[in-house]
Amino acid sequence: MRLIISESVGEWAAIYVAKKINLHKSEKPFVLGLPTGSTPIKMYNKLIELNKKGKVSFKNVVTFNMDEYVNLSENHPESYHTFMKENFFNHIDIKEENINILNGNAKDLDEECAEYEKKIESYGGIDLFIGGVGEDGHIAFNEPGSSLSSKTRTKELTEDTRIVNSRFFGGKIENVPKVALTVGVGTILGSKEVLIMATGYKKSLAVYNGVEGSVNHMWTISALQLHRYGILVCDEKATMELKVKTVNYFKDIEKEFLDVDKLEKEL
Ligand SMILES: N[C@@H]1[C@@H](O)[C@H](O)[C@@H](COP(=O)(O)O)O[C@@H]1O
Repeated sequence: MRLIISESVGEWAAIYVAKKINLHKSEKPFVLGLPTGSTPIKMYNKLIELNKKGKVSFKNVVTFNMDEYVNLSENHPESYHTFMKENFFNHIDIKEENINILNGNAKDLDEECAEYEKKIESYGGIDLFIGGVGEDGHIAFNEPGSSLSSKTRTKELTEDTRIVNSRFFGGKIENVPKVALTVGVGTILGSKEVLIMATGYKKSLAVYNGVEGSVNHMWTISALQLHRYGILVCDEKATMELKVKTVNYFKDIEKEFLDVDKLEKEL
C-alpha cells in the first residue's frame, strides 16, 4: 500500500485521477468509482478546475458511485444523486448516460444491486475506485463486520454512522435513512486500483487500523492492505495514531511524489 501524507489531499487525488484518465489510451472508456461525503469535495473542485483548463476530459469516462440511501428521493438535497450533480457532474464534460448511481428507490433492491455488479463487469471492471472513510473505518457503507468479499447489496447503517451523517439532515438522526445500497468490500477490491482519502483527527483511528492494524472486517478500510494497488492519501492530522516510524518511512519513500504543483505540471 502507498501512504501519501500531504496537506493537499483533494488536489493530490484529483491530479492522480486526471493522470490515470489521460494515460488510458484504449477505445474502451475509463471506469471510475466515486464517493460522496465532505472529504472528496476538494478533489471534485480540483477536477472541475482541471477539466475547465482542458487538462482532463471526462468524455470517455464511465462512473459508478459507491452508495446511495434507500427510500430517499433522488431529488432530496441530501441524496447522493443530488450531491454528485451539484458537486461534480453538472460542472464537467461527462455524458449523462455514462453516470451510474444505485437506485435506492428500486422496487427490487436485490435485483438493483445484482444489475449494478453486472454493469460494472460489462465494462471489464472498475479501473480506479476513489473513496473516503468513515470514523469507524467503513469504506462506502461497508460498516464494521461487513464481509471482506461482499458485493453490492443493502446495508443497515450503524447508529454511529447515522449520528455522524445527521449533520447533513438538520442534526436529526431520525431524518437519516436506516438503510443504504452500497458496493461491497469485494467490489472495491475487484477494481484495478483503489485510492482512499482521509482528513482530520477524527479519521486517525481509521487510518491507524487501515495502515498498522491487522486485516479485519471490523475496520473495513484495512482491506486496502489486500489490494495490489492501494493508495491512502491523508493529511498530518489523520496520521496522529500512527507510529512516528511509519509516518517517516512513508514520507521518505514518497518524497518525490508529494509536490502537487509539480505533479499538475506533468499532466
Ligand atoms: N457513505 C459515505 C462514505 O463513502 C464516506 O467515506 C463517509 C465519510 O464521509 P466524510 O468524508 O464526510 O467524513 O461518509 C459516508 O458514510
